[in-house]
Amino acid sequence: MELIAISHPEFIPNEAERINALFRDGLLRLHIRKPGCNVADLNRLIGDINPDFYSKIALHSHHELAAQYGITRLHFPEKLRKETPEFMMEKFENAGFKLSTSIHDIDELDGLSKAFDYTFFGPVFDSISKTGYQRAITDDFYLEEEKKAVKVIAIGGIKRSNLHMIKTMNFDGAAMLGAIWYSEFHFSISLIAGGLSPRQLKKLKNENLDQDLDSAANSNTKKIERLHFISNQTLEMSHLDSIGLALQAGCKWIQLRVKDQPENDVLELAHAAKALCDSYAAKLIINDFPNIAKAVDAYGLHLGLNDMPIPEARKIVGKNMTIGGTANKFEDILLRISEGADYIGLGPFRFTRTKQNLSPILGLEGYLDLMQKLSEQKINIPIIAIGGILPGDVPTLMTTGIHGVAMSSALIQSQDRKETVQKLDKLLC
Ligand SMILES: Cc1ncc(COP(=O)(O)OP(=O)(O)O)c(N)n1
Ligand SMILES: Cc1nc(C(=O)O)sc1CCOP(=O)(O)O
Ligand SMILES: [Mg+2]
Repeated sequence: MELIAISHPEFIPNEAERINALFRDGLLRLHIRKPGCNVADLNRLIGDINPDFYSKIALHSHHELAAQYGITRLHFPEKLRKETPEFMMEKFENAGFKLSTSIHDIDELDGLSKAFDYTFFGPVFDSISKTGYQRAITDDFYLEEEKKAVKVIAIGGIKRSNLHMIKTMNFDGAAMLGAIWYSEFHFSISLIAGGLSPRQLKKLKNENLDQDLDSAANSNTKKIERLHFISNQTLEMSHLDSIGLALQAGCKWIQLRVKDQPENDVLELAHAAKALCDSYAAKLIINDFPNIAKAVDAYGLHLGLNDMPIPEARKIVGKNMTIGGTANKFEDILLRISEGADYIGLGPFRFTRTKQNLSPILGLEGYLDLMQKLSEQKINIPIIAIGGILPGDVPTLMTTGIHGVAMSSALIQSQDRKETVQKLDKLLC
């Protein structure tokens, strides 16, 4: 049975990297469908996709871009098909293009041009991505072989748990959108990108999709502390001073976060911070700089959404280093998992002067909502809340299911840092 992915309908962050990851994980076909998109944006996206995968891409619009990239698959959405004369389809076919289309009424199979390699038909289940878009068939639907003028690919609401029904209904394949970009199946693919074992990967490619893939996410053996200190400098205090104070207070997880300084200076600071952390048996995490994390043999590396993508950094720092990724939205969390992050820094909780260009503030409501979504989808990855967090926020924040908190200013400004860290350690266990 053919499994086809449909792109997210909008342009989304790091999209080309996410698409490359899907292909690397064994995806055989991607339809790029961006209704109403502008040609320059589409051109940019395709240009960022690894050319090795162009032969696996089908374009839903702006077919004029195909030749430029050597893309040989063109999709004709229903409206475009109806506007395109049959002889044009044959011309495309004769020129070596593989064509596909979409129908929404199964009887339309009858009049369909033989120039098409396959057609999508749906929605076969209630759509995941389009709320209220209800299924066109019932569970007892069966597609007779003789009705199939061309191969028929089921679309709409398809996810891991109903894939077996697609086979029973005698479809030739399934196309997925919502399940990849909005929920469950995406997470399965994420797990592949995040390092499924060859056995699990083989099973998945054999379409035996009902195994409990979520357990693979929980096999994370890298220990993530619950209290993270983020270094800072003020007129009175250097980064190393702030780290020294946090270590004396009992923090065991220190992130060196240096902004606006040349990389060589950060490297020097990182060497000193590593020696300091070692002397307290604390773990050092380097923010933003994979090469520095590697050079000083740090325990970990933290990367934001605008930093180097985690898979690229992983090639630099190796598989054993802990890598954290920042997230602000549910999609970011899924992206971070798909990139193989070991933990997620989720924020900001509230406004803070420690970081500039903050993402939208989440507040308690935001954490409740995101943690609820993760729990519903049985996604289990350590979540570290960050941004303006005060010790008094911790009891309530912990009720949302987060793993721990990251703090900078509140710890430094605390009257009795040691007592604060002791209290936090109790609240966080
Ligand atoms: C634990 C933790 N979470 C989030 C961040 C923020 O990282 P990023 O988005 O890259 O922003 P900068 O810290 O680099 O300004 C973090 N550092 N740590
Ligand atoms: C480094 C950082 N990242 C954030 C994010 O929201 O991604 S907030 C933040 C600052 C954390 O320091 P403080 O505890 O002083 O607010
Ligand atoms: Mg960063």
